Amino acid sequence: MALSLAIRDLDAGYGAVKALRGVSLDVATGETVALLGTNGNGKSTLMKCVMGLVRPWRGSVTLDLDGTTHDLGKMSAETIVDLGVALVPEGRRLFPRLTVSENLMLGAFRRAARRDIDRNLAIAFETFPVLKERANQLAGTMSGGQQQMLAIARALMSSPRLLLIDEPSVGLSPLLVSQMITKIGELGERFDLTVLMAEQNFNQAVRIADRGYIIVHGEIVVAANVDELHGNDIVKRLYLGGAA
Ligand SMILES: Nc1ncnc2c1ncn2[C@@H]1O[C@H](COP(=O)(O)OP(=O)(O)OP(=O)(O)O)[C@@H](O)[C@H]1O
Repeated sequence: MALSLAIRDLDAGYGAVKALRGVSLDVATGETVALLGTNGNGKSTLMKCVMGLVRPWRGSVTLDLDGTTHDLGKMSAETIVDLGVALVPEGRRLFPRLTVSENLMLGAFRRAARRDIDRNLAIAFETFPVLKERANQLAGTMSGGQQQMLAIARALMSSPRLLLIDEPSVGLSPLLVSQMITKIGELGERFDLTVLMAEQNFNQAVRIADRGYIIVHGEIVVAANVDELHGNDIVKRLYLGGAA
């Protein structure tokens, strides 16, 4: 299955707030792409535009699947899920008073995904064994790291081809961040997933990414392979001590 996400000249925002300014970004089959930036620079807004939750003001968001182009900027989130796109939202957005199993089932709410429940549940439990052990525990009583695992596993329940992960490191200790990022890297490889991950943690994100985009005040200021990012002057200024 050939897949490519193409964002072109995208402006979007909220009321008077323009959160994205002329953003262009590509993700191709099998890639793990990092969208890097600190708080409030537009990462979540970009993820929401791909998911049909925020509408483009200008420009386009398209997904090409085996030669057929879909205009995500005009589609509902439900239809976008059906195309094989899933979002792990910032802050997990779990149902704290439902069990781990019940949260997972909510990820399989589309008809197509219901057929694959057993297979996807097996993948989720194999990837995150603690979720199997705690299947009947209330999600809200789990640790931050476990909740992040559950949020990712819930997204996997919809059989995605393109997984959008918004700031998986938020609220986790450095050790857990490292483990979580490693897990996401493994997921991409093992299940042939294409991944777009928004992260503040540059050093962790580039461990698993093929390419990265740096977003500042809603604009992409650097787009490069991970090898090139390390030597980039803007990256050095933003992440290695200079003023942001
Ligand atoms: N619902 C909203 N209403 C109004 N402004 C918003 C809303 N959501 C985000 N913004 C603004 O849009 C800009 C980009 O926010 P966005 O959440 O996309 O950034 P981010 O890089 O994901 O940061 P964070 O990690 O804090 O979510 C910010 O100025 C933010 O205040």
